[in-house]
Amino acid sequence: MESLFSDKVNLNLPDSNIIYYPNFIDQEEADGYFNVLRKETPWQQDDITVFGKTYAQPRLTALYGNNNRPYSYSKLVMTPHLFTAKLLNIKNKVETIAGVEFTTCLLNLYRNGQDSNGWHSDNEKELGENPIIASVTLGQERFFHLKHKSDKNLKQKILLKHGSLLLMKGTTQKHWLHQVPKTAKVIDERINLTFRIIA
Ligand SMILES: O=C(O)CCC(=O)C(=O)O
Ligand SMILES: [Fe+2]
Repeated sequence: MESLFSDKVNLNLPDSNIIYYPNFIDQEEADGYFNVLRKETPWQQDDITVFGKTYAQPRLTALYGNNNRPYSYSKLVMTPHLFTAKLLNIKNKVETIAGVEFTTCLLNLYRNGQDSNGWHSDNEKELGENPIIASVTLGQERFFHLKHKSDKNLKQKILLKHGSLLLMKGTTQKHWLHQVPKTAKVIDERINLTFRIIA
């Protein structure tokens, strides 16, 4: 049956393959996941070093995995916790759509509008060539910005809503940067889960 609302939006940006599923998890189920993950995750705040300067990361994070492979970025090495049953539920659901098996999930907690994630690509060596990244949003919706690395005219903003999934694959990380900017608005907490494959 045809749905009144679109369940799958291809961003159609050059040099990339990015698909947005606004209604990936229904509201009530997504509320449940948010509450459990907010409470039960061992959130940590790490320092990162960028261009020789050290900062406290402007968000809290936690790393989960089904192997012991550490994940490193910005000179920070994270060792994974073992997946919980709740995270495995979400992981299975994501894998049904993505068509791959993920090894690792990085959780981000944006506590308010001052928490953010600066311009970057998920292009660490351990993710391999053309990595697939599946990003789930729970809680407060936040803008996700994309900009092309060489063509300065190419940029896009997308509002990531509660219960949504954003899939980035193909050459997306090679050619595009993304960020979750700060906002001056008074807003609620957002949890983001990014599933990755670390070989
Ligand atoms: O919070 C988001 O939507 C993006 C997170 C992200 O880009 C990352 O963890 O690499
Ligand atoms: Fe990212």
